[in-house]
Amino acid sequence: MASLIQVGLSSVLKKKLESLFFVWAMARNSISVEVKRMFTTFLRRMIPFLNPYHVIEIHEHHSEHMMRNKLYSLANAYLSDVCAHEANKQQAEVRSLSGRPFLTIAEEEEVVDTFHGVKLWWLASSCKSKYSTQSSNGEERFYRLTFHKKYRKLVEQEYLTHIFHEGREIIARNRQRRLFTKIHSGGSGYSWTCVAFEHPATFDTLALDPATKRDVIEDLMSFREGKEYYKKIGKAWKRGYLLYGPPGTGKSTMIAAIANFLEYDVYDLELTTIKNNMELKKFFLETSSKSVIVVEDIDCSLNLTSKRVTKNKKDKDEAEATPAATEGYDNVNTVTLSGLLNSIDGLWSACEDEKIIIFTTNHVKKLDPALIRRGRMDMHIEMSYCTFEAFKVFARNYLGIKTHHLFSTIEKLLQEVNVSPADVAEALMSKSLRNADVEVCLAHLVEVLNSAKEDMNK
Ligand SMILES: Nc1ncnc2c1ncn2[C@@H]1O[C@H](COP(=O)(O)OP(=O)(O)OP(=O)(O)O)[C@@H](O)[C@H]1O
Ligand SMILES: [Mg+2]
Repeated sequence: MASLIQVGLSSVLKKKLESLFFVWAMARNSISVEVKRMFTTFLRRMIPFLNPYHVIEIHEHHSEHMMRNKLYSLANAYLSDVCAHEANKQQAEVRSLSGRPFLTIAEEEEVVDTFHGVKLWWLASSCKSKYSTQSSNGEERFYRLTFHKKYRKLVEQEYLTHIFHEGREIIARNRQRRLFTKIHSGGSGYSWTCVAFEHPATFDTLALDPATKRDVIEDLMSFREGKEYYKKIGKAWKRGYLLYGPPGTGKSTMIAAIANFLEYDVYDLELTTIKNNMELKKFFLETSSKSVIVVEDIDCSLNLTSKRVTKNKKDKDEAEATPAATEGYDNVNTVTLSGLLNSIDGLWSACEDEKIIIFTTNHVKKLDPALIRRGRMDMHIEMSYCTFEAFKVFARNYLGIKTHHLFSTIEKLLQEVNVSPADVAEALMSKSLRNADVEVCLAHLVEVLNSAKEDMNK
């Protein structure tokens, strides 16, 4: 209703002003320049005076740089939770299969909120975006908040803070973790897109030496609670992990377990699809806090494995043959080692902190020491071939047993052969899936291990 009054009032005002302008246009030819100027100034001053409303726009991105405006996300969460049910048109999304449908206000819809008895009108809208890679179709979404001028102080000092706190609580309450990946967003750019992150791996299901597991969990816990500590020592609140080991030893599974443990989002950064350092920086900047940024198989991602300056001609030729050149051939069209290092811990990397960065590799020795030095990749975790301790985790999870007479045979075989946890898991699963009994499952594993031993001896 109040909204209608506002619209009505504005249109009456508009008509009056139009007729004033009409009279003015008719008379302008017959009066002096000075009078014309005075009248124009008068009209300009009258317009805001006659309009009793004040407007605040909250855009999706900051006006001066490419980062997302947190207040927009908070307002979005607040309005979706508090006011979306009032809108005549809504947008419905399911953010996780286990979660309930989520309603947001559709574009060009207006809703009314009340704060301390004061009415405030919110309109969801969009305009052209300055940053083509950041929003699909070059569109920038924003909310327009309209209220009576006399409540300006209340809105600026209390209502916006109320939105901030409520929005944060709502986001925390409804938090569905997301897995982000980069997709082509039309035009020339790429942008992050996300799906619900529902990987079931946890530290309980991860087959890993118990001491290593304990170290990682303790490290993650101190990181999560370390906000004040990082501030005190003057370091950005982020931590790097390097996971290395042969294929199938659980590196990707460990990433999922870490994200689940911390309840963070995951950004899967495919370096080979990134054009240059500038774009890489943008993508890092667009990641939010409480997230795990993953670069899998860093040794294959780019030619980042060689030394920072490629010395001989052969190396140079190889570097130029790859889509992205190595360090030493830094140019605007490539992602280089220095670009990556700068993205990880350059000055601006402290924006939106509380981030974990994880690199995985099968060939740790190939990596440039600069990329994985401590302080950059703080913890180096070796994911090894299956040990007996790791096997016991599988036995508990897959078969529900803690001991068995075949355990000693398996322990001995695991000391003699190199099999990945993935192979052990597969051997146990192939039988246990078909409800074979424990004896059959373990006997099958013994068979697999024996044949691996024979292969090794050959
Ligand atoms: N340590 C482990 N704990 C639990 N499951 C594991 C472990 N290692 C491997 N697996 C099982 O094997 C499969 C493959 O493991 P994963 O993808 O994590 O290996 P990876 O080290 O990332 O391999 P790659 O180097 O080829 O990427 C997983 O789906 C999981 O079921
Ligand atoms: Mg992997």
